[in-house]
Amino acid sequence: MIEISQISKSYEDVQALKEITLQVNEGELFGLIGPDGAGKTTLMRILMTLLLPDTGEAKMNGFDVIKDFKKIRHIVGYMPGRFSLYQDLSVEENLNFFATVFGTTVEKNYDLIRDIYYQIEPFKTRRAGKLSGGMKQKLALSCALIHKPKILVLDEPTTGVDAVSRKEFWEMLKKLQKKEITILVSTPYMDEATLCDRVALIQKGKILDVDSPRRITEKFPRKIIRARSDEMYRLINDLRAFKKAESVFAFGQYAHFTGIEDNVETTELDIYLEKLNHKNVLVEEIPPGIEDVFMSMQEQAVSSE
Ligand SMILES: Nc1ncnc2c1ncn2[C@@H]1O[C@H](COP(=O)(O)OP(=O)(O)OP(=O)(O)O)[C@@H](O)[C@H]1O
Repeated sequence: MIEISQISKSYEDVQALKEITLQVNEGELFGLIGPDGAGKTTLMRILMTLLLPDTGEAKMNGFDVIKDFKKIRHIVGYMPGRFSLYQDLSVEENLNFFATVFGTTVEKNYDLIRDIYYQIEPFKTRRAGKLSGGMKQKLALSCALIHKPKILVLDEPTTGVDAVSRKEFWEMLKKLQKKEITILVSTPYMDEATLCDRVALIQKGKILDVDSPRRITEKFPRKIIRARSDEMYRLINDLRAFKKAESVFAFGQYAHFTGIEDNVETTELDIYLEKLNHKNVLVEEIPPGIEDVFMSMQEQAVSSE
C-alpha cells in the first residue's frame, strides 16, 4: 500500500508538487495520468526515496520514505522514465547485475519474470544499447522485478514504444497484478488510463481527481460532440469560431467540441460546417472519454489560477 499525505516539493522557483494526498491500495494497478511537467516523476522519485519532499509524509507498505528508506529499497521495484539499463552490458549481464545488487540470483526469482524475459532471452548476449525500444522496456521491467518487489513503480514505461509493445506491456502489468504486486504507473497517454483500476489526474503538481476511469467519465456532466471533415485544421479553427463553442480540441481523426451550454445540437454544427464548405462532414454526439474530462479539468484549473 502507498500512503501519500500532503506532499509538496519545489525546485527553486517551480513548485512541482502541491500538497498531494493519495492512497494506492494493496494489489491495485493505479495510474498517475498527466501531461509532461505535471509532477509525476517528482512524486515517484520521492516514493522511491531518491528525492526528499519539502513537506508532507509518504509510506510504502507502512515504511516511511525518509526514516525507513533502506527498508523501502528492498520492497520496491522502479523503472525510471529514461531507461535504467547499462547500455554497454548485455541483456543477461544487466539482469545479473540487478539481481546481485539485491543479494539474489536470477534463478531464484526467474518465475516472476519468465513471461517477460523469455521474449528477450534469445538476445541475451546482445548489448542493451543495441536493443529496440520494446525490448529495452522488457529488460528494464525484468530488472525492476528481479528482487521480487511488493510494490512496482513505473515512470512512463510506454513512452517512445510502438503500439504493439504498448499493448503487450499492459497485458504484462495485468499479469503481475495477479501476483499481488501493487503497481503505480505514470503515463501521458489517456487511453492507458482506462486499463487501470483507479487513476489520479494530475496537472501542474495538483491532483484534479482520483477515481476509477469509468466513474471519472460517468460523473462528467458535459455533452461531447465529435466532428470530422476533409480539412481538419480549418475545421478546428471554424469550430472554435462558432459562437456557442467553449472548447474544441483535436483528438485522433476528430475534433471534440463542447458548447458553452449543453444545448448545442449536432444538426446546428452540421449546417454551420456545410455553409463553410466543409466536405465529408461527420458530426455526432459521443459519450465523454477520459481525455475529454482531463481537457475540461485543465481548462477549469487554468481559469481559476
Ligand atoms: N531538477 C529539477 N530542477 C528544476 N525544475 C525541475 C527539476 N525536475 C523537474 N522540474 C520541474 O518540475 C515540474 C515537474 O516535473 P516532473 O518531471 O516531476 O513532471 P512529469 O509529470 O514527470 O513530466 P515529465 O514527463 O516531463 O518528466 C516541471 O515543471 C519541471 O520542469
